[in-house]
Amino acid sequence: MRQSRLSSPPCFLELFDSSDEEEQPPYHLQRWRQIQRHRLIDERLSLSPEIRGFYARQIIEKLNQFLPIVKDLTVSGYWPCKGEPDLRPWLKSLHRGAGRAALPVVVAKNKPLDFRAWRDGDPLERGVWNILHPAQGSDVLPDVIIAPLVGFDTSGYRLGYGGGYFDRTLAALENRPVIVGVGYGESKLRTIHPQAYDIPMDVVITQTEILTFDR
Ligand SMILES: Nc1nc2c(c(=O)[nH]1)N(C=O)[C@@H](CNc1ccc(C(=O)N[C@@H](CCC(=O)O)C(=O)O)cc1)CN2
Ligand SMILES: Nc1ncnc2c1ncn2[C@@H]1O[C@H](COP(=O)(O)OP(=O)(O)OP(=O)(O)O)[C@@H](O)[C@H]1O
Repeated sequence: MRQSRLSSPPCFLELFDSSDEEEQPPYHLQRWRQIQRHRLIDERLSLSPEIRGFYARQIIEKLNQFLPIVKDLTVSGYWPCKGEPDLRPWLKSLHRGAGRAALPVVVAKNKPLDFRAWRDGDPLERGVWNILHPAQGSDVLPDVIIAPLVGFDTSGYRLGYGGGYFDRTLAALENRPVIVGVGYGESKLRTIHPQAYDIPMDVVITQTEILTFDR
């Protein structure tokens, strides 16, 4: 009998980069998350700009309620894209309470984010997906990270744009900042089927509710 009939079929797995093999969720879950992302982004983009603006103002009211700005508090926000609630008016107001605003910067694909101090009027440049971030300025370590949500679940897990940037960033930080997820109530899911690398949030704020999760 020829050897080839007894041996296992060839396995080419070693040809793939397995450096973060453990971090990869099963393929069907990746597909499910992508379908949810597309659905949730399409849904929020179908809301009129007026409704989104109204929701953003309600979210800002809740942020002020939950997070009174104390002196020297550094808060990372985001430059809105794809229909995310626009919290820039709130971010701009932080320094009035002697707080500081920062914005996330994708420095390299699949690497943790940097956070750069930002004040209204600072020069900006375009990064990944043309999202604006401060062109220069010092890197800071936020006390609070406002994480924009594509989706969230009832245990406080976040669905973002699929780059894994926030999870990588939090995994690399020694002192964990407070994570406040922000999005529309319509993006609530029963579960995002969290994986070992998904880091849950402390709070989720939508136009209708403030959900806190005890860790
Ligand atoms: N306004 C805003 N700024 C932000 C974020 C955010 O969520 N919102 N981020 C929060 O993290 C970072 C950018 N996040 C990104 C996440 C994924 C991809 C991306 O290229 N996604 C791939 C799909 C990946 C996959 O499914 O495998 C793509 O669309 O092709 C780009 C940026 C930093 N800045
Ligand atoms: N700590 C980590 N180390 C290495 N890879 C990670 C880590 N966290 C997440 N990833 C990888 O990132 C990929 C995308 O993760 P996930 O689907 O949770 O993205 P997301 O939270 O929606 O994206 P984002 O934070 O960029 O908005 C995962 O398939 C996983 O392989």
